[in-house]
Amino acid sequence: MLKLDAFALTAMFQAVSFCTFIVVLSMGHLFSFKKLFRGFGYAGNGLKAAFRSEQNFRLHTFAALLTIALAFFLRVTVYEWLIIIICIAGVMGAELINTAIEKVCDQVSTEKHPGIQYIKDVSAAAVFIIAAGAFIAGVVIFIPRLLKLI
Ligand SMILES: Nc1ncnc2c1ncn2[C@@H]1O[C@H](COP(=O)(O)OP(=O)(O)OP(=O)(O)O)[C@@H](O)[C@H]1O
Repeated sequence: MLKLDAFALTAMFQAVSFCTFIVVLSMGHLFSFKKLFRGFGYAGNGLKAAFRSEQNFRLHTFAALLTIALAFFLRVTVYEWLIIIICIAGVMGAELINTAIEKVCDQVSTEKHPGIQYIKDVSAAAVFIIAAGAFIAGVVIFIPRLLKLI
């Protein structure tokens, strides 16, 4: 109980310090909430555009929703939730970066080029590695629980 109170106090102190820091920065015109929220808007536009145009991103979104539903159903622990969230964010973030790299390549040249092929293949490989790691984490977390249900 005492430990939790100390934790709560530390968290509150950090939150107040952070808010004070932001207020001081914004007073000195070094931080703008308008800019921050505009940035959220741009990110939202990017998400919508990727969802509309990228099949792989739609697939990852569907897999993420399925994983979250399964995690609720199987009542995973807090630490398992953390791993699941990091995996989902990692895979979807990597997919978006891969898409952005592909678009930059296509802007540079639409013609076949070994350099572009290398960049696109390495970028795709990065997504594959992160997705494979997430898949293995999912197997380790979910399979024992699913086996118990049988
Ligand atoms: N300009 C190019 N020059 C050489 N190879 C290319 C070029 N464009 C694509 N490739 C090859 O084709 C593969 C697929 O590229 P592409 O841009 O179609 O990616 P994708 O994953 O199919 O993405 P999307 O379907 O979202 O456009 C690349 O990994 C690369 O090997």
